[in-house]
Amino acid sequence: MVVGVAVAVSLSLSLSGLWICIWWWCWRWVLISCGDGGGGCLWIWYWFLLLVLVIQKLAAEMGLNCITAFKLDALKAVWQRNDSDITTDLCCSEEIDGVTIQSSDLLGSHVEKNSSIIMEGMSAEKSGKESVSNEKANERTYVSKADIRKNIRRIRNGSGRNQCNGGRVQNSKGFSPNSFDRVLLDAPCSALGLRPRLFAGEDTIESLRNHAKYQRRMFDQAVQLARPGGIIVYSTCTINPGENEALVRYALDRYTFLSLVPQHPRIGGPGLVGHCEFPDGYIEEWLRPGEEELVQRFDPSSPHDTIGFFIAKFIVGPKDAQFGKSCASS
Ligand SMILES: C[S@@+](CC[C@H](N)C(=O)[O-])C[C@H]1O[C@@H](n2cnc3c(N)ncnc32)[C@H](O)[C@@H]1O
Repeated sequence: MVVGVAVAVSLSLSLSGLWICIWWWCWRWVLISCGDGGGGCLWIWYWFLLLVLVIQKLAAEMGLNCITAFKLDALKAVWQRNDSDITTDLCCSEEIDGVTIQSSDLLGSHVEKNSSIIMEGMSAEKSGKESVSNEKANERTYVSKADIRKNIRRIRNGSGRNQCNGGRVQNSKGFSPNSFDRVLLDAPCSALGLRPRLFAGEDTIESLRNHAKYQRRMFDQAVQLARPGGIIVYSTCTINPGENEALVRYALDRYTFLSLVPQHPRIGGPGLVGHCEFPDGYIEEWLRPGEEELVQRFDPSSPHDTIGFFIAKFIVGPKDAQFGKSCASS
């Protein structure tokens, strides 16, 4: 009886060749491990299958059968509402809970509009400046190797895929302030933690500082998108404190309603406390004592054998009236 039910369930799941293969090997293992008196094992398999079905049903009920991806510039992720926008782009005006915005691939929409893939590779570093127009794009004569690599990748991979829209990713004008419970800003960065470093030696102090500039602007957007009580996770794959600890300092000093919260699991080391004074007099402030254990810094030379990266997790407290004003003016 039990075997009959389990086989029926497994057959209903065997919709593709892959499933058939997996189930064949599972059943083979069950038969081998149970021998002839292995009723207990079959019960375990039966409950396991039931659990899978229950989880699938729950996920379907909650609409969690896929992740919805949107393409947008992370520097303009907050929808600036004006009257003409009210009837357009419903996805912007909806409250969207539990969705993660990743900064990756968000540039795609601009790529298509400007029909200039190469220009987009520059946009992050050109933070603060408007997107370059078609005319300016045509005037550009110098094309860097990084631009060419990016162009080839985009041609090869297409503009982005996801499961629910038949391979298409929706464009978005941005999202209303306070519309997310959680925001992950896995920011573009100098990537100094990556190894092997195939394109090493191209960074200067100035270029490192430029990374920090657009990261702060992206973080400003993340703060606006996260609702009070929500969570913002900021991460990079660089060991440059200017893009890590200094970003945390900026965040905590500028947005007094943000606090660092402990992370689980905790594998990385503590963050850097103090500051760094550069030869040109610029002072970069890092963490204050007590904050270092609340972030995770992964050192590529540590025994954990990881790349270098950094994670900070913030909880968003009640946003004060002052924040609303500064958002409107920025
Ligand atoms: C650290 S990677 C994110 C990796 C991604 N989380 C993943 O796991 O695949 C940063 C990404 O941000 C993208 N990016 C750079 N500038 C951006 C911008 N202004 N808006 C949106 N995405 C941007 C880069 O193309 C890059 O793919």
